[in-house]
Formats: sequence, C-alpha cells, structure tokens
Amino acid sequence: MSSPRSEDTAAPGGTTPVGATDAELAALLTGWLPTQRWFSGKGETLTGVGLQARNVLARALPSATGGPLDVEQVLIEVDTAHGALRYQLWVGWHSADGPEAHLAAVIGEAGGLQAVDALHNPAVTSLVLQHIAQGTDLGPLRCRPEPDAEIDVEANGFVIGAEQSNTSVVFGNSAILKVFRRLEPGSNPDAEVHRALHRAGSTHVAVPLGEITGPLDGQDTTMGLLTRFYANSAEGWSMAVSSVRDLMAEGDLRADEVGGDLAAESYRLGEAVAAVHADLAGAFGTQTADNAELRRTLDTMAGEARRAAEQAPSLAPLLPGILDVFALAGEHAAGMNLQRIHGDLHLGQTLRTLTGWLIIDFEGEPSKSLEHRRALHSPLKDVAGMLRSYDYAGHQPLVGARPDAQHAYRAAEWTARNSTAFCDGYTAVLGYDPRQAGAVLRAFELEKAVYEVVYEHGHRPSWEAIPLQAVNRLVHAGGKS
Ligand SMILES: Nc1ncnc2c1ncn2[C@@H]1O[C@H](COP(=O)(O)OP(=O)(O)O)[C@@H](O)[C@H]1O
Ligand SMILES: O=P(O)(O)O[C@H]1O[C@H](CO)[C@@H](O[C@H]2O[C@H](CO)[C@@H](O)[C@H](O)[C@H]2O)[C@H](O)[C@H]1O
Repeated sequence: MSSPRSEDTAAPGGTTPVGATDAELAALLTGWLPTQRWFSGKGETLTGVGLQARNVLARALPSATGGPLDVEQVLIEVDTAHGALRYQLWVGWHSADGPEAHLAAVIGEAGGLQAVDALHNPAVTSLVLQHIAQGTDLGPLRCRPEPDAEIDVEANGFVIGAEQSNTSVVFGNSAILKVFRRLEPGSNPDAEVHRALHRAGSTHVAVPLGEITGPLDGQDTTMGLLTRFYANSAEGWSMAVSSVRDLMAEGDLRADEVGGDLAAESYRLGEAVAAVHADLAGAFGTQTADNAELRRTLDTMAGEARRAAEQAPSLAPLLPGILDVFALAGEHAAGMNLQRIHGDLHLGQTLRTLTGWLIIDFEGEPSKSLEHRRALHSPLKDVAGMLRSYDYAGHQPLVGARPDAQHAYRAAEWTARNSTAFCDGYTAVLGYDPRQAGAVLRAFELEKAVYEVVYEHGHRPSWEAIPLQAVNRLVHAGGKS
C-alpha cells in the first residue's frame, strides 16, 4: 500500500513535497477542472494547466477515507479562450487503497495516491477555522479573525451548493467560509466591501469574521473570506420563483391578489440596495463622470455588444438598434454620478434573513479585471441588474412551456409590479428615483440583457429567449431604429 510522500507529520509548511509529481498532478487537473462549475460555469475552455506554486498546508491529518491526508494549496494558471487565468485549489493526498472518498471530492489517482478536493474534508476545514480564530499561519497562508469576531471552532464544515463561482463551506449555523477559486493579486473586493460596510454600521451585509490571505506574485492576496452564516434565510431568487409560481397557478387572480405576492419584499429590497449604495458612497467616495470617461464607457459597451453579436447569432439583427440606444444614453449621461457598486447584482445575490435583506457576493462582474471591479461606476448599473433579474424571474416559467397568452400577460404583470416596488423602495431611501434616468437606465439594462443572451447561449440555450425578448423590447422602446 502506498502512503503520501510526507516525512514530517508534526507541522505544516516545509519544503518536502506531498502527493504526486507536478506532471502527474497537471494531467489529473486537466480532466477534473472542466467538471467543476466554478471553473466551467464562465465558459472557460481549458487548453493547458501550469502549476505555479504547491504550498504544503498540513500533513497526516486524520481522514475517514484512505488513511492520513496530506494537504497542499496549489496555485495554477490555465490557458483558456479568455486568456491566462489563475485558480486556487486545495488538494488532499491519501492512499488510493483505502475506503472510497466522497465522489464529489475525487480529483483522480496517480502513483498509488488519490487526490481529493480537500475542502470536502471536515478535518481540513476545521483546521482552517481554528487557524482563523487563533490568527495563526497555515503554511504561507495568513489566517486572521476580525477584531470583534466570535468564531465557534467546534462547528463542523460542509461544502454547500454546486452552482457557485467559488467554493463555500458552512460551519454549523454560525459561519460560512468562501474559498476564492479565481485569483488576481491583491485584496478581493468581496472582503474589502464587507469590512468597509460593516464598519459603516450597515445591517445589509453579512458580518465579516475573518480572512485568509497569501502571496500571489509577491502581493498579499485574499484567498478566503469568513462571514457570519444566516441560518433560515432565503435567496431572493427562490422567493421570486415561488411568488411567480403562485401567480401562474391561479388562473384568474392578479399579482396583487395572490398569497405569494412579493411586492412588499421587493420594496424592502429596494430600500436595502439604496442603503448599501449610500454606505458605499460614504466609505469609498464619489465622482462625477467627465466626458472622456463617458465616451470610454459607451465605447466599451458598444465594443462588447459587437462581440456579443458575433458570439450569439440571435443578436446580430438587433445590433444597430442596440448601438442607437447606447448613443442616445450618451446624450443624457452628462454629469453622471460614479461610486463603488456591487457590480453583479441580481436576485441570486440577495438573502432574506429573519430580520431583513442582505446583499452578498461583492466580488463584482467576474469576467472583468480587478482594477475595473474596484473602480467607480454608476449605481444605476446595479439597479439595472435588479430590473433584469425581476424580468428573468417573471418569465422563467414560460421557458419550454406551450405558448399561453394568459401566462405571458401574468409574467409581464408580475415583473412590472415587483420592479416598480423595488424602485419605489430605492427612491424612498435616497430621495432619487432611478427611473428619472430613463435613457441611461435603459442602456444599462440593455447592456446586461446583451451579456445575458451570450451567457444563456453558452450555458442554458433554452433560457436565451428571456434576455433576447428583453433586448428586443429595450431596443424598440428607446432606440432610433
Ligand atoms: N452569510 C450567509 N449566510 C447564509 N447563506 C449564505 C451567506 N453567504 C452566502 N450564502 C449562500 O451561499 C451561496 C453562495 O454565496 P456567494 O457569495 O454568492 O458565492 P459565489 O461567489 O460562489 O457565487 C449564496 O447563494 C447563499 O445561498
Ligand atoms: O454566477 P454569477 O452570479 O456570477 O452569474 C452568472 O450566472 C447567473 C445564473 O445563475 C446569471 O444570471 C442570470 O440568471 C439569473 C437566474 O438564474 C437571473 O436572476 C439574473 O438576473 C440573470 O442575469 C448571470 O448573468 C451570470 O453572470
């Protein structure tokens, strides 16, 4: 029986390698990465894997499967159609002869050892939680608690959900650790924003409890973020989907008459987003866009729309109308207010807790550079993201269903009712109605809908009709052609 190549079972760190050779590990990862949602969900096609660092984190940890487990953090660079991207992996090695490891965790076998995704092992996640609570280092990783954090180190950690951009581990009912998969050198906006808004006294973000940082290209880089876990909370997207289902099940009741009406919650969500915008402006400052800045933004939007029309053929005939809407927005955007924003806001990024709404996942638009995600943008982009999401929620029951005029009418009615409630709540807090920015708001909705057509074209082709219909509607409501 083989055992991991560990010679020192006492301490993490050290230079003695664990596991298989670089070439063997790279070969395993080439097959495994495309099966992971956090890797393949953004449409990355793998053409090569390069190992950049292998940092020993722990040796001979107890493991229910395959005997003692050696754990390393592996930093890789992969060549994809979108260029070279960096990822973080936590790889555990144990004997391949032992009992079967949890299937979801298995990466593959090499040299008599089995490689697993170590975040699925409670002994590993428990060790990490203890290091964060104590503020101690784990190999080259700095694990630090927030000054006021209460961390229950006894709680067991389990990986949640498959449809995520990163990997999150929930500890009992008390904390959730997000291990960032795609890395760029420097502080991740998710950690930076949670900390800043918590300091500003915001009740609309999860309380930050700790952070893991480590070196990447010589810069201290966010590798993980620990926040309070809100048990018994519901995602805004699930709430919206059940509300629409209630409405569709009732042939002759209107959106305001069914039990599942969401308008009051949408109003509160609008208030929460406005409060977060106010706190972001206070914490990171504001600016007025100058003309050069505006031109750059509009040029970027137009360039992305042209590329989108090449990727999703359904957009091609609409391209001239899309460019007209962007040009029209340029005529109305002078003096636009800029500030830090969420950057990727939709109903799936909102959580209704027992006491109110939380906004989560402040990483920004994942396909954009860190510099772009940390820059100041128009808060109307977040409002546009929410309006698009209400449109999605309203229309998703029609996907794949036989055309039904009554259901189509109800979908539009639900969308209008909840979008209006959201904007009313937003206006009540800020004293500024985003709908006043008609042409500019419409352009941002259109920008997002165009992105969504490409996203759905690549990932959920049967859903492409939802954003495509919105592109059509927005072009004809606001363009010159
Ligand atoms: N503080 C929290 N309390 C409860 N659930 C949470 C919390 N933060 C995130 N979640 C759940 O975890 C999921 C993933 O979180 P998110 O930050 O969106 O990760 P990712 O970047 O991987 O998409 C969310 O959709 C939500 O259901
Ligand atoms: O994983 P991310 O949060 O970065 O977002 C990607 O996947 C989302 C789908 O989960 C996609 O969102 C689109 O579908 C949602 C419903 O599933 C809807 O609420 C959003 O409004 C709509 O944009 C998102 O575009 C994509 O980047």
